[in-house]
Amino acid sequence: MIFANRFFPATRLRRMRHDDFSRRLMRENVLTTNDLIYPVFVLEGDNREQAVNSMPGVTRQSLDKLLHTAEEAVKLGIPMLSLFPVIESGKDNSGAEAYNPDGLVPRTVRALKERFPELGVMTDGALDPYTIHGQDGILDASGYVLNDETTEVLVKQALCHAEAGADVFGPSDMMDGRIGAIREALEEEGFIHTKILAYSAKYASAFYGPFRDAVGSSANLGKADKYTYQMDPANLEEAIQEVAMDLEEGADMVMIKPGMPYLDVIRRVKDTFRVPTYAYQVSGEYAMLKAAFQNGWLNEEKCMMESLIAFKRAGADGILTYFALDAARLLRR
Ligand SMILES: NCc1[nH]cc(CCC(=O)O)c1CC(=O)O
Ligand SMILES: [Mg+2]
Repeated sequence: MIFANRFFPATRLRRMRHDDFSRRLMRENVLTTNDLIYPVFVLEGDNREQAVNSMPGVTRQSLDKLLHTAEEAVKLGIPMLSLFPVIESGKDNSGAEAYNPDGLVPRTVRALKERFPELGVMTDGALDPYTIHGQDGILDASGYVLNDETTEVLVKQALCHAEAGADVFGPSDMMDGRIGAIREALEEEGFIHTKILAYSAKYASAFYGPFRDAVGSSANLGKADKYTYQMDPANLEEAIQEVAMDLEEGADMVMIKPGMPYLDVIRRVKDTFRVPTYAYQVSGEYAMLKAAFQNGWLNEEKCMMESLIAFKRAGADGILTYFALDAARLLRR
């Protein structure tokens, strides 16, 4: 047995890790610029740019500035932007501003599609930027977010955005049945190419905090929460049911949100349905990484790329990430 001992173990995984060429040859997942969706915040007016304190490096921009950002995204080859409005006036209890054809989102979509027809433009389906209370829907007297009444408004919002030229509508509200209602309305009105990226498994997460600062809904929301419509972070099986329903109702793509704390959900969804599946690396994930980078506690480029490849390994086809521009620049080098 001296012979066996001398050659033990015959399989040494470190052999393939020894050289750069063999590491490259056996690499299982690759991140490309085609995997990135860039979320942006748009403001009314001209020549305005505001920092979001809890998201270093992220700003709210008026359209003129946003067009420059979009141009950079196009040059880098980023396939799509996801548009979030900062509504400074016109909030009410009905969310009617959400389907104003002359509102901030439709105007921005028109301008983006005119300048950059090849750039995908996705809009967000939810009422929180437009409501006084910061909830994603219409409230009853007790403060409960009404499902079907909210869905009716979301349908109007979807048609309004599609009319303006939005390529993808992304309902992020978690009402039951809204994908079916939106799909039916889009078909009826002839918007046969409008895609739906359903925020299917959206958890009631505290990692959305910085985003609510960015769109200015956190103060309005106050101590209220979204537990009666967004999912319990403890649940996995329920996510499968949510995704199944949205696909059945006509979603083209599904999303899991947040991202890094929910990689198991992405994997299960991808393995179960094998449909285009996206992850949202949300504001709080960005904020915590960025804070560590700024303190010199983590290596910015390496940790950013590691956090993104993790989504690909988990089975995501793409990632909504505030790092999209930085990652695309790095990938071009
Ligand atoms: N419908 C609202 C919406 N759309 C996207 C996000 C969060 C995105 C992020 O944190 O980056 C939220 C916040 C929420 O549900 O309260
Ligand atoms: Mg659902």
